[in-house]
Amino acid sequence: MSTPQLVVHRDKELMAQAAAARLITKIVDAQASTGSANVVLTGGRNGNGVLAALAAAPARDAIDWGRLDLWWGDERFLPEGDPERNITQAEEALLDAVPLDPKRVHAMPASDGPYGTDVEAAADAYAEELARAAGPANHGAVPTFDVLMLGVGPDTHVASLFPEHPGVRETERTVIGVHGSPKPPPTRISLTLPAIRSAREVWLLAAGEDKANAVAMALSGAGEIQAPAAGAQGRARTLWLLDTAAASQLPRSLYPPASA
Ligand SMILES: O=C(O)[C@H](O)[C@@H](O)[C@H](O)[C@H](O)COP(=O)(O)O
Repeated sequence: MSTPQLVVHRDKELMAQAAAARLITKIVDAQASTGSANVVLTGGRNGNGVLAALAAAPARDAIDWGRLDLWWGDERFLPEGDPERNITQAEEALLDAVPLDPKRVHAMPASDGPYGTDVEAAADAYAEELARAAGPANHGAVPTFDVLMLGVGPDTHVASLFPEHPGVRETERTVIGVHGSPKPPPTRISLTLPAIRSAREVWLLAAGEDKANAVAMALSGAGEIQAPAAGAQGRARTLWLLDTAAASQLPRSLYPPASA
């Protein structure tokens, strides 16, 4: 696992724009070297902010959108098209504006889809889709994610893995159903920490004063059960993309020089 690297930006808008620029370069480089790219999206305001910034980025179409596979770190288990679904918000922020290959947009099942309201069956189906996409060179039962993005909750949750909840303790499965989520809606589908940790790079997004305590806790030695964000590490890189407000409670020793 990789030691967390921190980059602190002036405010959440600049963090989103800088993260979007970073994502363009990462995808373009992956496509240049392997012919495609696998990226895992996250829900929430910071995650959608990065997608909206990417949609507006001048270099946006350096990405070969037809050779990009998109996955989700978690999804709210609601009917297709529900405005609260992460994919619905991602479509509004970016996906509807770019020429993706629909076969390479891997939505997590909706609650009115082929598995009905059986969230465990829906989670198992997504795990099977990931396993089918995993080649022999991949680590475990998921494809090599070039970048896996995660918003960080004020309680240090990432994806739909919440402190002290069963999901954060899962060590075998790659995808689980989540019940009783403290963040509404209560029923969700989520990647697990083993799936998250198979990514080449994990980028954690946190902006705003309401994240300062969670950022400080996750980076100051808390365990992953108490602070799931602490367990979200990439094989080659773990990058915390922050704004100054979210970094404001970090010990000075962890605080990098603020970037522009
Ligand atoms: O489905 C979700 O709600 C997200 O995937 C969740 O993990 C989110 O990323 C964090 O709660 C941060 O959300 P904000 O960026 O809105 O604070």
